[in-house]
Amino acid sequence: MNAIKVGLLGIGTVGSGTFHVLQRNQAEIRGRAGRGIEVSMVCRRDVAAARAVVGDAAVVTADPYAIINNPEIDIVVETIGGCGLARELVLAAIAQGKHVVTANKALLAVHGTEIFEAARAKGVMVAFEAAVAGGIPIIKALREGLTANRIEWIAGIINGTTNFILSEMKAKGLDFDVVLKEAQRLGYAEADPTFDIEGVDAAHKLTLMSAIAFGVPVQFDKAYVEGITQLQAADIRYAEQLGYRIKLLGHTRRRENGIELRVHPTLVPANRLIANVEGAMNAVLVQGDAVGTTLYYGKGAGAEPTASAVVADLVDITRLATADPDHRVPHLAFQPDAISNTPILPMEDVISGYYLRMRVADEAGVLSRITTILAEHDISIDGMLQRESADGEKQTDLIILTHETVEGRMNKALAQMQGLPTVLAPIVRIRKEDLA
Ligand SMILES: NC(=O)c1ccc[n+]([C@@H]2O[C@H](COP(=O)([O-])OP(=O)(O)OC[C@H]3O[C@@H](n4cnc5c(N)ncnc54)[C@H](O)[C@@H]3O)[C@@H](O)[C@H]2O)c1
Ligand SMILES: N[C@@H](CCO)C(=O)O
Ligand code: NA
Repeated sequence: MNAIKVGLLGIGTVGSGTFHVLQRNQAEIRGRAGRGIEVSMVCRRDVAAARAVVGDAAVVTADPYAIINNPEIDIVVETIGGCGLARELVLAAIAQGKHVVTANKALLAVHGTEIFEAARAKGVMVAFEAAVAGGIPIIKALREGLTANRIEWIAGIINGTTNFILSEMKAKGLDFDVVLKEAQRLGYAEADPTFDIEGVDAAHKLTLMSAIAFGVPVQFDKAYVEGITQLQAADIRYAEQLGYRIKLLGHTRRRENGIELRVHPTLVPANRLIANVEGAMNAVLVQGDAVGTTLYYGKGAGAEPTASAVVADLVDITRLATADPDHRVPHLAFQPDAISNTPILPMEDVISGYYLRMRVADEAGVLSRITTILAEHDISIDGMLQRESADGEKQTDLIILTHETVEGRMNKALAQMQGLPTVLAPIVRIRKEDLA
């Protein structure tokens, strides 16, 4: 059979990686897919740069529509990024009856409902393994490997840049700003790292996993997103003393009244495997009622790790291209008529443990006033640490760990504690998960 023909929209890091992996492993890929997969056209505004990557092996163009409107192209790979042009091009490719592979989590987390509906109506596939945790086959695991399960929760380190920063802050005792500069110098963080450090990139990925796990639409606008920019070296140190690591965790969980969907710095017990994921690596924990807890670990970014996922999607599409659309794996794991409207819970209704750090006056009665407020809100204390104050010092750091409680209740208790004259600075609050 003739090779299936692929057009690459954008040939930067991921696009180049995809081209090289397809070239290098073509024999294996043909053996698995049943036919060859060939990049026949690539698009990049800088045509000479694209030519430098593909040589004479593919036609190079600066016009994306030269690919989208080419009847010989079967699959379009979108690795341009962003939500504007990429959305337009993906919808245009679908309208032309082409299957789409994309690494673009921002696009799907925000416009997924529109894009998946357009693909369903046209009977084409939109595959996005590369969009979540790069080379780790987590979409495959959730959509196919775990279909027997009622998924209970997912917790993941799904942004390499921030995990690198947190690892360095812990190892070297440095503050956030210092390590960010280092991450940029090493090329881990982008020149504009906002989406990474503010938690947005992780929330895009979590939104996609949550939709697939629980059979709900992609709803990035309902996600709670908090990054690591406010995190202080002192909290990483205190957490360590209490037996915890702080990770930027994406967490989605089924509750009786809805689904939690949240990204924020989180204390995780230091003896959990996921707490020991260091540097730019990614890891995702999935809890299913039948399988128990499973853990997926690997590279969430980089040219070839991400290309590994793009090419796997190309193989899947090649295998299924001639199948009746109803016999393919549904985009969001559940059939479109089985997608539910279970609500995403507001943060006030989320249940979590907490780490609280307060700067307090070092005098009699302070601790008892604080514990009284917690008791009045039915919040149970799990552990405590008081920094030894140096001779003559009149204030100290008090750190309290609590058992699980509802966030709204914690907010009320925090407001009261903050109002105490003996609490001398804004209270630091970090959520805590046992992930058991
Ligand atoms: N880099 C990674 O490790 C990684 C991992 C997972 C997912 N992703 C996602 O993959 C996508 C691409 O990321 P990347 O790191 O390869 O980006 P990149 O900046 O290296 O590549 C983007 C490419 O698109 C081209 N491009 C931009 N606008 C264009 C236009 N109007 N017409 C033609 N070409 C245009 C650029 O010239 C460049 O070649 C993004 O959605 C990103 O979030 C990246
Ligand atoms: N900026 C992302 C790249 C992969 O999506 C990260 O740091 O993980
Ligand atoms: Na993946």
